[in-house]
Amino acid sequence: MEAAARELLPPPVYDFFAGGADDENTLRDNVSAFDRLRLVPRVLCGAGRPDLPTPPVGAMPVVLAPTAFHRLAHEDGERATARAASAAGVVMVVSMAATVAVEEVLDAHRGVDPDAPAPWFQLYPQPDKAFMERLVKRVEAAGCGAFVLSVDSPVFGHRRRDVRNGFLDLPEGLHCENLRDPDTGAVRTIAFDPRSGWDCVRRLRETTPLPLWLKGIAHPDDARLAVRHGAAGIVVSNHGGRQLDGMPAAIDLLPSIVDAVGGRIPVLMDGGVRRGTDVVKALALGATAVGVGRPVLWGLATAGEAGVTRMLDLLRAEISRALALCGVARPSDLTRSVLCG
Ligand SMILES: Cc1cc2nc3c(=O)[nH]c(=O)nc-3n(C[C@H](O)[C@H](O)[C@H](O)COP(=O)(O)O)c2cc1C
Ligand SMILES: CC(C)CC(=O)C(=O)O
Repeated sequence: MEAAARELLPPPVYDFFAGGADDENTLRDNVSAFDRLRLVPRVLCGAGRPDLPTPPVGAMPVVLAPTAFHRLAHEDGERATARAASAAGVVMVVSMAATVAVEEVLDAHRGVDPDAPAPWFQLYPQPDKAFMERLVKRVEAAGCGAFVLSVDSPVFGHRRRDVRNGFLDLPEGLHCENLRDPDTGAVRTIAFDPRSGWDCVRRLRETTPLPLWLKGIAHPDDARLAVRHGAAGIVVSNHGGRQLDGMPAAIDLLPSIVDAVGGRIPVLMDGGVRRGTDVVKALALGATAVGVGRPVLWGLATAGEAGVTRMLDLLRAEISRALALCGVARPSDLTRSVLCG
């Protein structure tokens, strides 16, 4: 799907989606680290056909990671993604930098299956606390089910492809609709705030009763702090290799964080998940579910809603087959013993 999307997208847009920070070492490692892990199946387990539902996320152990600017990939943008997520019964995490307003994304989602798990909403900490509060209330009113605070972006990563391509702003007509002022119609820019600290988490927890996840946790000490600050869960992530180049692959960060959390809250991971066997490996290392970022964009670019649906169908079939081949009945039954060494 990536190859097909690359044919269709303007090269600077493809590069924005595909690229990572600096030398892209972490970007490449996210994928290759999965290939270094090997699975050792058990036989004659009599596990039957696997059952994929995965609380607290949805119909399978996969969520759509928040990614910016879906209308760069397809005219319908986040509406198309929401329809595919709704039909598949998986959680879509709507980016703060979505190019369709959260209300319209939720309408599209409800239009397919009103009983599907509600989308979650991703936030970057903003120095303007009054604006954050207004946005939180707006997102609650739209019907999102949780917030995901991305804590890995005190400043914006340095993406050399974008610099080379002069890809700095959204093209004419596309805007971050969740940052539009309802009174004036003006759209503000997303701030990356190096002064934000744990008080931001405290404040958000006081602002909303919805579950608050923290995304971009890499250090076990931060995972413990997240638990202490009442996070509903965490997402182990290096932001798809787009922030600090030189970080370990996301899958390699996972085990020590799972150990630090000790089962107190669910741990998701994202970065480099491309196959059902990658999902099985992450779950074996203790993740409750995984996020996929770029695969959603490749699906969108190739065929809009149908492309995202196709990507999710492929993943679902691969996860189901990999679980069956490992002799496991459900995602939560996976343990480290299925991994070699
Ligand atoms: C084009 C693009 C845009 C992204 N935008 C956001 C964003 O707006 N907010 C956020 O928290 N993460 C964002 N991410 C990071 C993803 O949520 C996720 O961590 C990453 O894509 C996972 O890696 P993968 O693409 O290898 O699956 C973005 C990633 C990409 C590739
Ligand atoms: C432009 C940003 C808001 C999104 C992005 O590229 C990222 O988070 O990696």
